[in-house]
Amino acid sequence: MNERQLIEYITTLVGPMDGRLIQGIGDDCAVIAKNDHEVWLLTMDTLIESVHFDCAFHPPEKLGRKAVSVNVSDIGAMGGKPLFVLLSVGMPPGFDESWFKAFAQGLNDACREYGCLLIGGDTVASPQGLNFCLTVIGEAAVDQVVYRSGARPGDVIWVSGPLGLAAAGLELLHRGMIDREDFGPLYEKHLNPRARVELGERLGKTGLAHAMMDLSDGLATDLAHLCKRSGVGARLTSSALPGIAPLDEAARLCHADTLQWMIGGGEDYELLFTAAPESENSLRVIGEQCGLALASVGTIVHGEGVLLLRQLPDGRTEERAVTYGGFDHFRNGEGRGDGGRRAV
Ligand SMILES: Nc1ncnc2c1ncn2[C@@H]1O[C@H](COP(=O)(O)OP(=O)(O)O)[C@@H](O)[C@H]1O
Ligand SMILES: Cc1ncc(C[n+]2csc(CCOP(=O)(O)OP(=O)(O)O)c2C)c(N)n1
Ligand SMILES: [Mg+2]
Repeated sequence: MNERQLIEYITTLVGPMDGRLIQGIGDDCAVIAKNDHEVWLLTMDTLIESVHFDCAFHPPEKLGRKAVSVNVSDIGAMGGKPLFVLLSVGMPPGFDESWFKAFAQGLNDACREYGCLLIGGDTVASPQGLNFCLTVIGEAAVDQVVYRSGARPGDVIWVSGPLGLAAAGLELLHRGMIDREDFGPLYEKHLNPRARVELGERLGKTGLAHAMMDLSDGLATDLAHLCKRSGVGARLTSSALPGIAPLDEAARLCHADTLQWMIGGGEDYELLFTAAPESENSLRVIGEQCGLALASVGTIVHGEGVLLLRQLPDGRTEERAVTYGGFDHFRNGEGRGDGGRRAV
């Protein structure tokens, strides 16, 4: 079973819906009615040593921040506002106290910056490495919530920022290429990504986004999820995918492929959303107000699956299916985190 099949299996066991549950398994957050006009948003994500982080190059303060960012990102992806955090900590016996204090400081600082509060958790020994699991509770007006299921044929596909940086940063750090100033944004995207919560909330409030999710497993996989839930297909234009200049140089040094990092690397934590073509100008203004350069990367079409269109040097257009070509914890039964190093 791969990650998706495992989640699909567990979904088949779930009993009849509770009347208050608006959205269960299958979106970035569960959505529960709070009252007639507001909802609670609930999400959980885990960081496991050697799968999600490597202590050899991950400073604890940045890891604490990342633990919060990857979680509040899912609240932003529903158009909501994060409020409360629960934290489970698993530490090996004899752990380094100063490491833990720095981690906790980073975590708490990030909570404050995103406007949320640590309200509880659990603390246990872990014989094999560190692990951290957060639950975040957020809120939204009921009509502000943006689901993965709202994409319509003709919609433009948008991303909130450059792609592939985290995968590049991770590869460079793994290879010990750690001291190039121009690669700073790449290292930082892996070590300390920033969640686009403000943008998500604005998109929810304005109603401009028809469907939305965050990019954790790479565009090829996450767009496939969004398409499946919306009953549509997608066409991506390779040349429209936003990057930054140092990516190509990093790819050359790592013998990697920039395009592969962009669509399959994962952990970008940018927002992926779809909107009507007429919304372009309003979206660009909102992006600027949030300090983000939004990029339109393709269109939603009738059908299913994700196609990547690439202009070849001889002028022909290559069409490649990239559906679910991103990160999967259990692809081929591997059960290990090797995202970004696999050909789609
Ligand atoms: N072990 C599990 N039990 C129940 N639901 C799960 C489990 N793992 C994941 N899910 C649900 O499946 C959906 C997809 O999960 P995931 O791919 O981790 O989403 P995300 O990228 O937003 O974190 C989410 O709705 C999540 O809550
Ligand atoms: C040491 C290390 N190896 C590999 C990776 C790459 N990696 C690990 S998990 C992941 C995908 C995102 O994590 P996941 O737990 O699937 O988040 P979710 O989709 O549930 O939000 C990636 C790209 C990493 N971050 N650190
Ligand atoms: Mg998850």
